[in-house]
Amino acid sequence: MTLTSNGSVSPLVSAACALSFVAIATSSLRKWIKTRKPYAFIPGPDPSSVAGYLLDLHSTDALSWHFNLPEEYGHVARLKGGLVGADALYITDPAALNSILIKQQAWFPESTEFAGLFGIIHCGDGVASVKGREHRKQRKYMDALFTASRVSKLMPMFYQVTRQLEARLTAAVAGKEPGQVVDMLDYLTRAALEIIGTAGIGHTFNSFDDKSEAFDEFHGAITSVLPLASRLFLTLPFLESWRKIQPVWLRRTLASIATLPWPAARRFRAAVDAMHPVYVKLYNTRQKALEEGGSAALAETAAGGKDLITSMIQANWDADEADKMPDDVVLANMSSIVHGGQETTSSSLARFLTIVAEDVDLQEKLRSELREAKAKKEPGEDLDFNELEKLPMLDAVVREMLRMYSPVTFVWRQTTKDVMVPLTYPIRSTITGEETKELLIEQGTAVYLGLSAANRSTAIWGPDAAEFKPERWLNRGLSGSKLPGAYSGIMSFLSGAKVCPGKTFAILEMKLVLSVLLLAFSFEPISAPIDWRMGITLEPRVRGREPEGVQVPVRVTAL
Ligand code: HEM
Repeated sequence: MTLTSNGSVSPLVSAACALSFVAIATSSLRKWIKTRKPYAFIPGPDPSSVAGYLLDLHSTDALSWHFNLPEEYGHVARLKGGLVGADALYITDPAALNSILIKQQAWFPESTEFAGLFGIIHCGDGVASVKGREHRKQRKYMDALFTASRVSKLMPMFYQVTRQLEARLTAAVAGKEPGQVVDMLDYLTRAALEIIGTAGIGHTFNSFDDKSEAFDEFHGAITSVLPLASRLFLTLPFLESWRKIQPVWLRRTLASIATLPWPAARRFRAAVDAMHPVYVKLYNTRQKALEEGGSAALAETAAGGKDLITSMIQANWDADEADKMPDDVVLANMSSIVHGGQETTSSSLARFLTIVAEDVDLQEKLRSELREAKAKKEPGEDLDFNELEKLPMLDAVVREMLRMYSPVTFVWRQTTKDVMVPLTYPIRSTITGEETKELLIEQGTAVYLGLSAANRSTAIWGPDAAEFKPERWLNRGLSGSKLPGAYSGIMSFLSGAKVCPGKTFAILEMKLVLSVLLLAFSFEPISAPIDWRMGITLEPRVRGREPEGVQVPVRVTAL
């Protein structure tokens, strides 16, 4: 180094050093930005805050933000991480979805965030929280429960509960003016819980008994747990590590301290604690029956042992030692089934009633179709599985409703290695203007798959994609879209390894409940609009009456 006579560094050298430092720092910063922002060339919305896209993605008002992404930015959009976060991708491109969910699904597991959340809600490692080989093993048990032939055998239980619903609703409107306002979400939540209770886990929650404390407690817990979880989304990154803390007493003590100042977190814990003992009690009854009387003894349990979870417990009991699921895994899967089968279906049914309430012609068309089908049966005889399946108008309306109003807005995946995915719609680089037909998704990228947004993409479904038009299914047939969704290309049930196992159950349940309600009642809308806001699933509230909580009031008249 050149020193001046008094021993200090020459100004020339100082300037050169400073320049080199700036050059190195700039080049490192560029490199850092490039590695942290590998998707800078992809169009995407500017986040509403320096915290990046997370608040926009999860906001309760975010539905239109989601629908707008493919329309404005394309079928792969860059979600900017803000000052400190990494960028993520929002994907609605058919070829990319096919690759992520099916062809290369091994590299796109469920996000650790959601795996952790569902692990906590279900108190263990059920299908919603495990990956890879363990997931495949558990899905083998679960998929065997939900075949069309097995689900069709549950119909008598579905009808029994639906008749209870009809009787309760009749009592609520009997002797009163036509067009009584009834919160249909409450009735349908009770019905969905009772259906999944009896047919799913062989248990009645006494859902139509106003005085049942057991129902109140369980119903309160299951309907509040996801809305509460939505409010805790900032804790999501820590939940997977949190739930693995051992011993359990330490975790529980830490949880009581950590949630003390936070009412939403305390209520979330209380909801989980209220549901778990119900599953444990049911599981123990089945295990005891098996230990004392073998498989035959299960027929003596509630629902004659025909419910889904009793079949799962029996299959697990009969399985080879290496294939058996531990008790806590079966328990977590009991919870997954009840959870999966409850809110999604009841809110879809409530949404359906608001649609037919707004459209008298559609309501009449559906009713005539049902009357015609019933006229071919003996008096008092119910429509069977195939007859319900084959009603074209009812089928078209259910499909269109699930396309337009997916209860699950998006799912969240994380790449475990660098993966190249093909694209149906090329990305035009915001930097060079060039088009690219494939995309390298880097290891560790958060990838959001926009189910609702893909279902409404005008490029995929046509210019009328955002309109509710059941006729599109009558005209086009059931061949579906370019999308890989498991229900005629509709993404609402997802597809691939994590496809909703309850799809056939849900569709049958919806068609059956609607067929009974439409023949017994007519529906009209209330005057105020109902807003469906984002949570982990959707939350309906009457505009201007938001503090009253979630509800779907509809005017009901007995026919
Ligand atoms: C309209 C009704 C329904 C819709 C739209 C729906 C949608 C979905 C979606 C999108 C997933 C994937 C979630 C993810 O990967 O993060 C899923 C998973 C699941 N659903 Fe459904 N679902 C419905 C009804 C049901 C019913 C009735 C049941 C059970 C009886 C059920 C049980 C499950 C279970 C257990 C999973 C977890 C599967 C796994 O992680 O491998 N769902 N559902």
